[in-house]
Amino acid sequence: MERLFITGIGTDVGKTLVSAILTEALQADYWKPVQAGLEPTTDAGTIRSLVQNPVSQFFPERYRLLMPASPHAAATAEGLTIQLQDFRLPDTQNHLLVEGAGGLLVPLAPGLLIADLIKHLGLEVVVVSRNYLGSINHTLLTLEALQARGIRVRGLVFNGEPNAATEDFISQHTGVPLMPRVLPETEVTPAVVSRYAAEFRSWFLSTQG
Ligand SMILES: Nc1ncnc2c1ncn2[C@@H]1O[C@H](COP(=O)(O)OP(=O)(O)OP(=O)(O)O)[C@@H](O)[C@H]1O
Ligand SMILES: C[C@H](N)[C@H](N)CCCCCC(=O)O
Ligand SMILES: [Mg+2]
Repeated sequence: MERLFITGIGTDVGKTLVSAILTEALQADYWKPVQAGLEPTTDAGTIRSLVQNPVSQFFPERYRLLMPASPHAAATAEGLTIQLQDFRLPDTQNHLLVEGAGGLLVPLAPGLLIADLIKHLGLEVVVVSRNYLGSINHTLLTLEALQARGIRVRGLVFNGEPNAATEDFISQHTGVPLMPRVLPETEVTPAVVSRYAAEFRSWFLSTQG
């Protein structure tokens, strides 16, 4: 069974799009433990609208915070303090995808980071990297921080405009397993997600231990 935490090199890098693709590829269940920002929709709402298989279950967020901000600030605005003990993996026998908020070192509370939540849940990660000037540094920092914490990387996904010089350097420097890449799409639709899902399904089949 794949039990994966989807993190990224920052916010808005495509974690939700990649989560939708992986959810469809594996007919997996999906959980977003901390949702900061509820309008116009939540990440779970987006995934529901993009996934077509009849198997995937969507577990309720542990925290649904109104403010589209860092979770520690969004929680404080509501008089809440997020704690590690608040989180338990949903009870399922299916593949499970857990989506973070922003990048790896985003704070949930004073002294508590997304990386701590990943360790607490005991999951491997998928890292989403979006190509922009500066993304090499952000990607290498993320991979180093994961390695320092002993968190295993199941795969790295490059999202957006391809950049061979960037992708080749990151791949050669780190040796991280590369998942299929996601191109810039004019519209993100269920059909687009379904097309990528087929590619990712083959990738999982070819890398199963
Ligand atoms: N390859 C792509 N083609 C077209 N649009 C994309 C692509 N990747 C991401 N987007 C769009 O960019 C926006 C941000 O992506 P997404 O919501 O997946 O980011 P995120 O990393 O999940 O952010 P958050 O930290 O808020 O969870 C969305 O509107 C999404 O549809
Ligand atoms: C609101 C946003 N879309 C995400 N849910 C949270 C992003 C937190 C980023 C914090 C930071 O790295 O400065
Ligand atoms: Mg998201």
